Amino acid sequence: MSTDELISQIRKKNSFLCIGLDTDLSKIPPHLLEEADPIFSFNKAIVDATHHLCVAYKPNTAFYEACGIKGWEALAQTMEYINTKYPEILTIADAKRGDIGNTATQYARAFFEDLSFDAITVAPYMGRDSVEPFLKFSDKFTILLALTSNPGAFDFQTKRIEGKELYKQVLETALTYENSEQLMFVVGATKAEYLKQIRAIVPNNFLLVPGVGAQGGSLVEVCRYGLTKDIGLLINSSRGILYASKGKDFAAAAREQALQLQKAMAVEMDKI
Ligand SMILES: O=c1ccn([C@@H]2O[C@H](COP(=O)(O)O)[C@@H](O)[C@H]2O)c(=O)[nH]1
Repeated sequence: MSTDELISQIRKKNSFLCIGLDTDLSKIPPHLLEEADPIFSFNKAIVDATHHLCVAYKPNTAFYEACGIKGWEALAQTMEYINTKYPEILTIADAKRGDIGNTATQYARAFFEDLSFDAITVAPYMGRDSVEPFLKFSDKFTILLALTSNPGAFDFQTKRIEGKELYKQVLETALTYENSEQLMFVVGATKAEYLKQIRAIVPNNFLLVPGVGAQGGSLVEVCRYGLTKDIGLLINSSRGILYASKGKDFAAAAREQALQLQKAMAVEMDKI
């Protein structure tokens, strides 16, 4: 998917919502545990109930890896389902990979070729040669962690090195990588007060923003400096949508939560 296609989907749906498929067997409705593949059954119901309200799905691979081979199979089946039934929707592997170039190439093949994701999250810590193998896939997006939503973000990311915060150095240096137009950056919704400075460095790249809902970030605060004339934002919610109900009405409850976020996004888009 190209950036223009993503923007056109956002305008069509009046939504820049990304739904996180963090499917946790201990949180899904108990009746689904009787199904042959409870993870896929849950994901399919969520996707069918919400696809018209969002432009991206983001399975966090940890939830699938934790279930071993069955988890990987459910992830592959989920990807095939979304790509076949809703090919216009961006798929993001929240895998936070990063390794020497030779190994990064295999990660890129695993997620872009084998599982057919459109995008992957990558940790920038190992530098250029660990990121460029992902960027070689010029029709895919590489989403670098810049300023994350968790409290531990302050351990390193906001520390100054030679007078400049590490997250700013990540943004500036990443723009020098080959195919940097295929980069997006993760910025936590809980760090909305940093967005003005972040936008000064990366005025055009899309930002993937997790942390609204369960982590307490504010959609309106994120939009204040995060939204650009070409939108430039994907705001993620996972638990707040997936686990709105643990009953048989879970998909309808998820749709309602997604609808509330989509409506709030439409209001923000009207302000641009
Ligand atoms: O800085 C980051 C980077 C990634 N995440 C991931 O996003 C979702 C958020 O889930 P919620 O349930 O909406 O809190 C989850 O997969 C995280 O691992 C993040 O939260 N912050």
